[in-house]
Amino acid sequence: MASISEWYVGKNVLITGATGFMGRVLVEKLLRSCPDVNALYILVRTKAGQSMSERVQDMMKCKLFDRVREDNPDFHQKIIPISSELTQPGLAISPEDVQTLTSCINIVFHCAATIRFDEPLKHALQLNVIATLQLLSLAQQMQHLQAFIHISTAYANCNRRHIDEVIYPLPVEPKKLIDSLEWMDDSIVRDITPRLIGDRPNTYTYTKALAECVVQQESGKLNIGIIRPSIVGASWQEPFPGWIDNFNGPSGVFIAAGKGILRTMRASNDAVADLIPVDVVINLTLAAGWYTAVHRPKTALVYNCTTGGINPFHWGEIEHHVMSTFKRNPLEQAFRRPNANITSNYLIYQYWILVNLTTLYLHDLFYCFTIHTHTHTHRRTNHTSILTVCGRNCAELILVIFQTFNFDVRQLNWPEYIENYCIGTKKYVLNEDMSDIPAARQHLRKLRNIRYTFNTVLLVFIWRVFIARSQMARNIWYFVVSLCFKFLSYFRASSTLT
Ligand SMILES: CCCCCCCCCCCCCCCCCCCC(=O)SCCNC(=O)CCNC(=O)[C@H](O)C(C)(C)COP(=O)(O)OP(=O)(O)OC[C@H]1O[C@@H](n2cnc3c(N)ncnc32)[C@H](O)[C@@H]1OP(=O)(O)O
Ligand SMILES: NC(=O)C1=CN([C@@H]2O[C@H](COP(=O)(O)OP(=O)(O)OC[C@H]3O[C@@H](n4cnc5c(N)ncnc54)[C@H](OP(=O)(O)O)[C@@H]3O)[C@@H](O)[C@H]2O)C=CC1
Repeated sequence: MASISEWYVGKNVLITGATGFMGRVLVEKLLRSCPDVNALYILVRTKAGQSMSERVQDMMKCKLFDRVREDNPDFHQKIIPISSELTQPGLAISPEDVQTLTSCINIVFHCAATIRFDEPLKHALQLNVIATLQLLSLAQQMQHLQAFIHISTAYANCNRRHIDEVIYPLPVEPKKLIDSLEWMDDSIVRDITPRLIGDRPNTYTYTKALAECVVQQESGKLNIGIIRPSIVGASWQEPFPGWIDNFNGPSGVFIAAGKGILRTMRASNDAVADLIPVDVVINLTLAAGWYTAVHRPKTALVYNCTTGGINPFHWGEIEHHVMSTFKRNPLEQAFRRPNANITSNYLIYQYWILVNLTTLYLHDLFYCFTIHTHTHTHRRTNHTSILTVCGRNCAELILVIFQTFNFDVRQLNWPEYIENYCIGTKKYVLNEDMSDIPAARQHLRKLRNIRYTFNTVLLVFIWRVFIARSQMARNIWYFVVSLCFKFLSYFRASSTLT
């Protein structure tokens, strides 16, 4: 049997969502570990005033591609951008491009999605479900297609306590839902959204579950694999440790805590965090693509790609390592010293919110409203991983995989991973230089001195107010002061004697 890299030799790969976090890592890994892949066709839209080619050029300049660039400076020749807006009919792909794709593509990786939790249902449905349907329809026309890999999420079924590697049916027929929502006014859709999503927390998880169902229903003769990653974090090993380029999921939380803006979160310290490094997800995705193409399973194979079941790590432990890393490697211009904590106690949480909001307002007052960074940080995040996600297919695949596509998370050393993750947010998300760390440490010392001074002034102020009103407090105050004087004179006397 051919190895994974060998299988990709000469293959034409179609990728949606290639400009996103996971898509970029997928493109990089394919180019680096499967250098003889024929071409990567990537569906890209114009965005924020940038044309498709400008976006792709920018993407290839990214530091993520440094290793590939070193190995093959002409790697860009393998990337073929195809103009596409996934929310449009026919994915807005030109007839010529459809012709090209249907005649040459061997494997499809469908990564594109809206991952916003608060997306209006109609839009989430359009992108996460209808676009998936359209892509499947295009895939059905592909003459040489050997595998279709759909990226889902482990939280598509987060309303269940135990999640197996199967596609769970939904109470609603996805196509009927699409037809009904099409004619409905946005305000009506907004009103019925809570009823539709039921016990799922948001439109994201709901539409990802619908997408799984349509992938199953519309698979026809396609060989399908579904990857369900949990919370995707920075890279563990590849192309280098700590690669991260966005504020999604925990990354924004780490940064807010490192900057000293986020001081408390309501969550359970003992809940399993279920982070999964992005390179692990991508290695599994590529391995699943190869396995699906070679073994042609009769029904879609689902891979739960998580760490909680085999190498669990808890939010409390993450808090400890995040704080410790940012104290040793501070972020530049921190607002306060990093000192965040997770609590499940409502009253303690509310107390810290009050204290921290007061500090924020004082700070804003002090800087005359020049700092605008601390919205969103006290959103209640009661994310507790209470799911059991079963990953047998993943474990079986590990047995047949080689070092180049490592996704065996049993070897993951969490403290080291979290340290690299935090440093990754500093270097690649915030673009901060590691050589500035001494200055950042100096800044933290300054903040600590400000805090000590502020606390002392506050204490003295409170005492003064108190003393002015109570005889007993005055007596205590004089007693403490005279005790201090006695100690001082004792030490002075003993030092003159020796
Ligand atoms: C206490 C010490 C630390 C201890 C560690 C504890 C860590 C706990 C971490 C818990 C994290 C739990 C994460 C759970 C994840 C569940 C798993 C699901 C995984 C997946 O399958 S999908 C990936 C996850 N998806 C996301 O993370 C997307 C989340 N984002 C959103 O849903 C919305 O953007 C959000 C946050 C609701 C904000 O919406 P809104 O208020 O409407 O604001 P805007 O979107 O308009 O944005 C305003 C402004 O901010 C910028 N912004 C917003 N989000 C991002 C982002 N992710 N990255 C960068 N910038 C962002 C946006 O561009 C706007 O800027 P402008 O300049 O344009 O105004
Ligand atoms: N990140 C995570 O923690 C997890 C992610 N997942 C899944 O992994 C996949 C990738 O997620 P991730 O990389 O983090 O997400 P990103 O938001 O980083 O990337 C999303 C991609 O989808 C593309 N896209 C969005 N809307 C459109 C559109 N209308 N037309 C064309 N392309 C579009 C984006 O293109 P553009 O650059 O033009 O916006 C981008 O390339 C998703 O399916 C997600 O559900 C699953 C579990 C966890």
